[in-house]
Amino acid sequence: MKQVHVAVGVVCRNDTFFVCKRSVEQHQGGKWEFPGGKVEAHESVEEALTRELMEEIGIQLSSSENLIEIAHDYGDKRVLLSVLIVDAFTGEPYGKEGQDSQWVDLSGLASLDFPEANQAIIQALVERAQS
Ligand SMILES: Nc1nc2c([nH]c(=O)n2[C@@H]2O[C@H](COP(=O)(O)OP(=O)(O)OP(=O)(O)O)[C@@H](O)[C@H]2O)c(=O)[nH]1
Ligand SMILES: [Mg+2]
Repeated sequence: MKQVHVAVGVVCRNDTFFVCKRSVEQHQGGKWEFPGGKVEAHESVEEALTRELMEEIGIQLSSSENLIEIAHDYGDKRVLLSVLIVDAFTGEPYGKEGQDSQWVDLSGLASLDFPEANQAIIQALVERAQS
């Protein structure tokens, strides 16, 4: 099975994180996610994320840093998540595609239903907060 490369953005402000709900028709539908999407052939990860953040939540990325890369096999799909922290952006994020969204702190993140691969993202955020 081919691996899908995905750019994922952890948009943060004042120790809170912007998350969206995946629509029920999507892979891992109904779960929460960090906004993002597939990296197209001609794109870098940051270019893909810049495009996806504008499409999905209406913000312009100003700067990002790498957090973690996670390879995960869902059985029906294999993904490589390149996860970037986005701590500078312009505009106010909202669910531009009509999706539910919210700002949550780290303890709030831990109580939301995310796709399995996201456990490693939350773990990385916990470690980052402790360092
Ligand atoms: N955006 C996003 N995708 C995630 C996360 N965690 C995770 O396992 N994925 C998986 O990454 C894959 C690709 O993401 P996506 O569905 O957002 O891709 P996309 O925006 O290009 O949209 P599309 O599915 O409409 O083509 C999905 O299989 C999804 O289940 C996450 O936190 N955010
Ligand atoms: Mg997406």
